[in-house]
Amino acid sequence: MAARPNPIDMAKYVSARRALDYVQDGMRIGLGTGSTAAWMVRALGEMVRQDGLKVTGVPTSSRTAELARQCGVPVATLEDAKWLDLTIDGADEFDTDLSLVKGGGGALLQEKIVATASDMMVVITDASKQVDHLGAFPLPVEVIPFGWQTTKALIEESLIGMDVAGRSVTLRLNRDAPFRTDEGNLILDLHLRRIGNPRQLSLVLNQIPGVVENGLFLDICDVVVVGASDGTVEVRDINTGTVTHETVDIREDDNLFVDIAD
Ligand SMILES: O=C(CO)[C@H](O)[C@H](O)COP(=O)(O)O
Repeated sequence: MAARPNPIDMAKYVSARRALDYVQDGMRIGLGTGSTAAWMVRALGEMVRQDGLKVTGVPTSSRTAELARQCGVPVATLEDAKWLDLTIDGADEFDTDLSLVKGGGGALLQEKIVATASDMMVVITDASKQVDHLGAFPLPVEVIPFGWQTTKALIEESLIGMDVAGRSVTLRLNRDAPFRTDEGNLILDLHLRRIGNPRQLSLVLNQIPGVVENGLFLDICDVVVVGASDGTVEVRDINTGTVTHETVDIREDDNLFVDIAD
């Protein structure tokens, strides 16, 4: 018997379902990472298994790759797929320009490579992630382990001249040990509170030796689907400049709420 999802999961689920309207047979699709993206992977798996949809998924993390396989979504590497039709992923923050902060789950590097290699990026989210200015969510920066304290000091120094409201930088931990990305790198979280000039910050950070990538996604996202717990979505399209409000048709045969394992 399908359990009724809690309101948070419902909002994630409807945004994921609506984003899958962009999927067509034969597409190569970037599969994002995180709890919202996981709903999308499960729903995509249903479309593959129940409707015979033929797609190839390119996962943005080992976690997503495992989930995709469990759900029956055929997976390939970006090396094999080369270029993608669409990427669907979550975000930690988005603003009115559809600029994003990502990397709360630590997968920002693969996420940015995959989204950039896609004709279209659709972000699935809920209204709690919407901000006037990016920066309330700590900005993740992936750095290589070699000399990371020096890299951290250089980042702190670079923040002195920046239009930001906070400047503390912390090493992300997984319990008591440093968090490791799929590439074996570390994450530094920048507690900036408000980022006045995201473009400048992104350029400055990526010039520091030891920095691999930062979590600012600028001019990458095309559409944000904002899900709500009442089953409605707001769809913002930066290319057409449109904002539409819709009710998502939840499938009668939807088994997604059975045995949810996040
Ligand atoms: O960037 C990410 C992972 O690196 C996620 O997309 C982001 O953290 C949002 O996750 P969730 O959907 O669980 O809130």
